[in-house]
Amino acid sequence: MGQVGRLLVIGVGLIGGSFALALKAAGACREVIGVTPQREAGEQAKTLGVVDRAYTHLPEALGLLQPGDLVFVAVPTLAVESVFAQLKDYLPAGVTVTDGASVKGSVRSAAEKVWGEMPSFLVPGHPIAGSERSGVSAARDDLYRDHRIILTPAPDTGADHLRRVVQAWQAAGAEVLEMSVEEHDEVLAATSHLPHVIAFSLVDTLAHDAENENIFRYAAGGFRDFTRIASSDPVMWRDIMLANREAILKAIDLYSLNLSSLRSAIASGDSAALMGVFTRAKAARDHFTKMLAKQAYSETMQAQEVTFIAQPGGTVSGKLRVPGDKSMSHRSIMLGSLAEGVTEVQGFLEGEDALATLQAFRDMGVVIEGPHDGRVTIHGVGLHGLKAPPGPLYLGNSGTSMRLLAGLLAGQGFDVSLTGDESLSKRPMNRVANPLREMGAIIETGPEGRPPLLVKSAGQLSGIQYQLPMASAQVKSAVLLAGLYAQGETSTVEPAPTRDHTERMLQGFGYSVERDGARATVCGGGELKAARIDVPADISSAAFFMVAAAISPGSDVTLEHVGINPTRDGVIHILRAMGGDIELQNTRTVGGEPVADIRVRYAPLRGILIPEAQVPLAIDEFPALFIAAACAQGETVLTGAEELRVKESDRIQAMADGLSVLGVSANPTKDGIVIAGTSGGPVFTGGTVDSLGDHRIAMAFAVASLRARDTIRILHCANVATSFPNFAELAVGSGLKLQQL
Ligand SMILES: O=C(O)C1=C[C@@H](OP(=O)(O)O)[C@@H](O)[C@H](O)C1
Ligand SMILES: C=C(OP(=O)(O)O)C(=O)O
Repeated sequence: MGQVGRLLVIGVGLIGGSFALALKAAGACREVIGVTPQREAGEQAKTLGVVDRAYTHLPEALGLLQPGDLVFVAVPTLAVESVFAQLKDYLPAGVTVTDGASVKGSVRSAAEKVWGEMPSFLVPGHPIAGSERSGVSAARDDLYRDHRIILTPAPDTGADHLRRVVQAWQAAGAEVLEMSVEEHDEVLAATSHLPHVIAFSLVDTLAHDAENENIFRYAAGGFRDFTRIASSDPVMWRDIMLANREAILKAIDLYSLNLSSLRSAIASGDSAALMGVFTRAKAARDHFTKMLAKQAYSETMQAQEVTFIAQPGGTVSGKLRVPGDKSMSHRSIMLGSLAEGVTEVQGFLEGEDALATLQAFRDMGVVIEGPHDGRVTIHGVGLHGLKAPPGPLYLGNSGTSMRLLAGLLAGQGFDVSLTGDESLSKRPMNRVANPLREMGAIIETGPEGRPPLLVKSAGQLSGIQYQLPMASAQVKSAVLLAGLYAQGETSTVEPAPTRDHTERMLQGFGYSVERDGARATVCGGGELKAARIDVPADISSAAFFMVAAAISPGSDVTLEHVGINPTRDGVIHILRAMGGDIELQNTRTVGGEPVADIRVRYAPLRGILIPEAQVPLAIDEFPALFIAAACAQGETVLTGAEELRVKESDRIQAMADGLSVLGVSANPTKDGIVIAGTSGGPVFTGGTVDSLGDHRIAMAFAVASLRARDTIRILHCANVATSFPNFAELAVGSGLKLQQL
């Protein structure tokens, strides 16, 4: 059934003609009538099949319309008023009118001038689509497909009229948005009108140059890409400039200011300022391109929905290098940004979480080059050099980013808000907000201490002695980072050892950290000096392949250059206690962190009671360890691990649910789990498990396939890119039968 009866298009060019073709192609209207002042243009539109009938005289065409029909005014912006004047006298009742003009303020003024108010049948609109080509011969039925249409209805716009216009655009394949006239005109001034001003002016400038022939002869792709829109219709663009004057002037003024500061940077040879503009622009443009493609920061996260299909069986073998340590990658960006001088990082994890931290510091004015193959160059701004970001800092899925930043930002002289994705928005933040408030920070949270966080400028912080109620490196780090800005000493005392990368890296940047058993102390008012950071491979990522080799007979895998910091090596101790065959080779110290190649060969496993002291040292490795437990003879019991319930998912419940689906008896307890293992043969049935968007749950169940009887499908795996973007590739390369859909 058609969305509209007849469609009357006034002005049969690219915009009007494409709308007509799209509705015809969708079978969404009964007939198209075109009105154009030149008879030949009307004839051409008929010949091209764009209209069924063509008129030169608007009142005559209007006389054919009935209630339920639609008029599309597609004339240059400044001609809209004269069209409205004719509609006033000849438009039959019940007919809907919309338009495609690029400026909405002038359409509203024209309507008010003609009718004295916005008539209820008028639904102003603007398709955000076009081409530098113009005229009916350029019209295409897919011009609007997957493009956005902005409608700016008035409070009195009739609901039926609005619905008719929305449905017509949807039939053309477009996505319909609504906004106010003012907002529309400002957004378009910045994103469309200003670029056209610049393109027209640049080409005009060059064309007047005496050497222009040569210039155009040698102008290659860049010039062509950048100036394509200077071939657009001059009349249309003249009209837009006149109709949206105020908003365009504002956009030109802001741009002129930035262009002249770029000029000064070039004139004075200010390389840092140039790198600042170029790296920020590149990051923004790349991010924007990915946003349009509905991707996030990293290339691997191509689709919103990723499903892993893991075929049963196989062994793993070979030498593998998993990506850089996530905890150290975050901290390298943070401390490098706050240091004096240029910090070079290698081995940086190019995963979503670490990239979110990187982007946050770019947003706060830090010039960061890369990452290129794990290399990042950070032009430190000093402890007091961060600038207020232009908007909220979006930290995606990353708890570490949000909690450490809360501490680091608590002592800045500006307000900043921290937001995250659906999972991060459910995670507890009072564990950092409370101690920081004790230091004098002003932090607002969402309901029940959840994100978003608003960290306000609070003046001078004071040092505290903080006894951590839970073993958390994120809480410890947040307090110590705030301590850099606090008066006097700030100490943390932890109930059990947790990862100490913050303490080690601060020392690596020349900042004194006193460590005495469970206590770590910093004194405010010092200085960080740029450093070289070599980030080893992440033991939390290596853990999936360690477990893979440990459970599949015949496996022999070596994980190269893995960080084995004693606050992170719980997975080695636990697997060994279960009977795992693990050899540390080539143990060495790199940049203050112990590193080794870890060789794991298959050996039968047995269930154990996991020592509670190991829990914080293996906190992220439990999803993988639960798979090992399911493949071990006897029962494995975990206690003292309630922290697992507040990670990217409730990891105890998520794993218990998935294990049960796969036929393993797994009983969750308040602070742990009891898993009944099976030795020998297939352990897991096939089935579909939900990773709940938690990267470590997804990877753990992929590893389980090595001992499965049937195919395992794992849902919602896109977040694997947060910590291990090339997991599937390495998994397949080493022997898993994994497919990503
Ligand atoms: O400080 C860090 O880099 C991290 C600390 C741990 O979190 P908690 O501090 O919440 O235990 C860990 O789970 C997380 O993946 C990274
Ligand atoms: C808990 C994790 O990370 P975060 O807290 O940074 O989201 C993790 O990587 O397992």
